[in-house]
Amino acid sequence: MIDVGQKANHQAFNTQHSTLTIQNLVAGYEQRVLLRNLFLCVPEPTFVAIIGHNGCGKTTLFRALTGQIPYQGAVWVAGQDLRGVRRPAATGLLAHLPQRGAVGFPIAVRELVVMGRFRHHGFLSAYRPADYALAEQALARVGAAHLAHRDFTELSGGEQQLVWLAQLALQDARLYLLDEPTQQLDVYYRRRVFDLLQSWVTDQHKIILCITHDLDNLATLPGYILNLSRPQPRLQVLSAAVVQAERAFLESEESLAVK
Ligand SMILES: Nc1ncnc2c1ncn2[C@@H]1O[C@H](COP(=O)(O)OP(=O)(O)OP(=O)(O)O)[C@@H](O)[C@H]1O
Repeated sequence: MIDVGQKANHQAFNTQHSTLTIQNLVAGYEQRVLLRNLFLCVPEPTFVAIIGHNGCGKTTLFRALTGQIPYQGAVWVAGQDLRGVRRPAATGLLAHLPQRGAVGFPIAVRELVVMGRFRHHGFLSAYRPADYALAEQALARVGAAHLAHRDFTELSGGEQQLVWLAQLALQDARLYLLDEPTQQLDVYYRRRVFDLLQSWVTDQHKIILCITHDLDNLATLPGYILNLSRPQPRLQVLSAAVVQAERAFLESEESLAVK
């Protein structure tokens, strides 16, 4: 079962059969509510592209889901109330790629990627050759095998983005939250990253919520789109026509007046 909408229709959905349920979520900052009674109910696996104007509240949604800001309403992932889970990443419930990940010290790329295995690993024990083999496979999947022995801090922004994606792949979470994973990537790697995300859905049965401004790459993907600039955001099945309609809406003057 899959739908998104506002408070009024939430009772029509059975949250038990969905792997991600967001119910009546209200979130924002101080005097400014950006998300009002958001309702979203998706099964596993699913790809959802989250679009909308700059500042409409896309990252704010992820901040709420990752416990960085308070919210009203409820969020369940795989039957667990997210508010009651102290460290959702440590339990494998969710993995998050923020817009900007920074590392303040020199570190080899493969050492950073292998840390994606932290959940399968003893606190003080060293990563094993099998962990490094997985790290190198993950780098190869994003087209960055050649970076394995480079210092992460010396890579370009786009190369760093690929490395974060490889690390994320190793986390093996139920729900992935990706905030603009293709920003700074060239046309080839943008396409490649969307193909990779699609494989996480089809082969590994993940739920992916992916914030993006990269509408060109969405039209041919199986999945859904959620436009948070709409007055009442709802999931729509991705297609060339739907992407075109959402683009036309975002390009219109009246869309800026909505929020
Ligand atoms: N800590 C904060 N306190 C007050 N306002 C904030 C705070 N963080 C973000 N905002 C504001 O909330 C609004 C939504 O921010 P958010 O980062 O969710 O936007 P977004 O939809 O992800 O935009 P973009 O596409 O530019 O990344 C913006 O106007 C931003 O200035």
